[in-house]
Amino acid sequence: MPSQPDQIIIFDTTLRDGEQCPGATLNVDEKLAIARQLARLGVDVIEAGFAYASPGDFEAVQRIAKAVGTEDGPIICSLARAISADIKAAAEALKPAAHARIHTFISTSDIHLEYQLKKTRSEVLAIAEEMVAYAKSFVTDVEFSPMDAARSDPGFLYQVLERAIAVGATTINIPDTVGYLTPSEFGDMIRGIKENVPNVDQAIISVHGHNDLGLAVACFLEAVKNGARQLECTINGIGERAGNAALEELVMALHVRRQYFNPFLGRPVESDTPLTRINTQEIYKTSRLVSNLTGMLVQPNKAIVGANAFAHESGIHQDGMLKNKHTYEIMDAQSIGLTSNQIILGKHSGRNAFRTRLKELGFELGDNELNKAFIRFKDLADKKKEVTDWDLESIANDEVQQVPELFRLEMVQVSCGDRAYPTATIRLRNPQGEELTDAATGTGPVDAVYKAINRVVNVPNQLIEFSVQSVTAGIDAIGEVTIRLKYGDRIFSGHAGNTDIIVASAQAYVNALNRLYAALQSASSEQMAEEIVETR
Ligand SMILES: CC(=O)SCCNC(=O)CCNC(=O)[C@H](O)C(C)(C)COP(=O)(O)OP(=O)(O)OC[C@H]1O[C@@H](n2cnc3c(N)ncnc32)[C@H](O)[C@@H]1OP(=O)(O)O
Ligand SMILES: CC(C)C(=O)C(=O)O
Repeated sequence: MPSQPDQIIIFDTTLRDGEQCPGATLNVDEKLAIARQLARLGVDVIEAGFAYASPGDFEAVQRIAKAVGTEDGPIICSLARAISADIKAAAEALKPAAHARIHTFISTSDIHLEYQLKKTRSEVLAIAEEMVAYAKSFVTDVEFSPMDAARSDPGFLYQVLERAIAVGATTINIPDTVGYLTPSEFGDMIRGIKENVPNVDQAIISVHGHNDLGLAVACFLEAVKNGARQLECTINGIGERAGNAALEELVMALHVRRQYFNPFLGRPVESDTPLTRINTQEIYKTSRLVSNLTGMLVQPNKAIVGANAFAHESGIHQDGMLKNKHTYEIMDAQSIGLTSNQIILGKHSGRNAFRTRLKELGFELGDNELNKAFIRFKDLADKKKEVTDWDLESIANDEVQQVPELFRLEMVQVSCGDRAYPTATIRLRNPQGEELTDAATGTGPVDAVYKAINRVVNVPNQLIEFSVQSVTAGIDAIGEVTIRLKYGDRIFSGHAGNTDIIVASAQAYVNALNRLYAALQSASSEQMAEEIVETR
């Protein structure tokens, strides 16, 4: 727990509310693995589950309490309805924890009272009081939540909170259970509680919220400005329905904008002391672990942990980034545990990013070569979603090596089907300008084409990779073929795109052979020279 009253307590509920998201069920070992990582991340409280809900959840809370709830570890918490059996189960499961918290809750909104609980306000008030006191008989650290607080009558809410604190609640958690409030309304609610609950200073104000309108994080930041000191959140924002406030977003907002938040926590504006105890460099690792174990994928454009969060695709941004990364980044990728930001080369990229990536790949092109390569790159980027390093190497190789078009594919024709031998006829022009025509059969049309080409370009090689990828959608999609040939310990790639994948395959092969042939021609060693095979 933060030793300073001006720090924010991070209460992680990935293993409780997070696990409530459809399909995210975790087994006990998986929960334990996540809990250990949450401890490394530095969360103050881990809500390990709902002990009464199932034997599996009871065991998970118990094992986490034992393994992670050590003297210098986080507080381990279990949820419990305002029902004695729930509270007893929570207390039992939490026994091994050095620091245990029971989190009990009951609804306070009229709609929940009337339809769900079928109880009057005075009955709920009495239950809340009785059950908080009961929880307090097991542990000193008791959290109380008035469920659906955001839609509750404020006067009744204040009354329930006052009673809960009076009988021992050390944290009062204010949930917007259905994610209904706007940020300023949430802030007003917290201020109202501070101003109208007489004994409020005896407890920490916590907030819990959902993303039904995508506002959970924004609401929490307003709550902090108005006195909330504990934030309940989940990794990757997973949770019931649209999920909870995302831990990584809250923590990084408080970290990056700490000067903005300092005065609300009673600190000097310029203070650089972190607002949370989170080790931000563990954020990315934790996100990956939770995503892998729950099977809940992280959308690429998700703030902080999405694949694109530190990736830059457009030329103007890339140019700025390369000159000074703060032109387009408000935080370092390293601060969340990534090794670096990413420059993605695509059709929006400019020369600076292109030149820089080529340099990283070991190519130093002169201005003229770079311009020619850049035109080819743009042409390719128009057809391809992402230009890979292999594509760049092949473009740069062409420019660096000035590969002449030694063999030129002039025609390819195939006949195939389930009643025919795949047969290919090809016509090439060799470096001397002679026309070479041949035909071959193969196991399939591409094999037949390659065998026919081999008959006229007699360069020994081993085909080590052949891949076809569609660049655009639909039946008329451009098929891109990438192949790699091995000769000795050297690799030569060829790449071509065409709406006819047989033609693309033939062209890619000829491109790779041209590179190989050129390399052989320029080889100085006698052995290699001997291997230059005559063309027919
Ligand atoms: C907003 C939240 O995230 S709250 C937490 C939600 N999480 C979960 O519900 C996951 C775990 N839940 C479960 O495993 C089950 O619902 C259990 C074991 C807790 C209860 O199962 P059941 O006894 O079969 O009850 P069921 O789920 O059908 O209905 C809930 C009952 O709890 C009552 N209840 C709901 N919340 C509370 C509360 N905070 N305090 C007291 N009673 C409550 C409901 O009124 C209902 O009572 P009823 O059966 O008398 O009408
Ligand atoms: C139990 C409470 C805090 C809850 O999960 C909610 O209201 O969303």
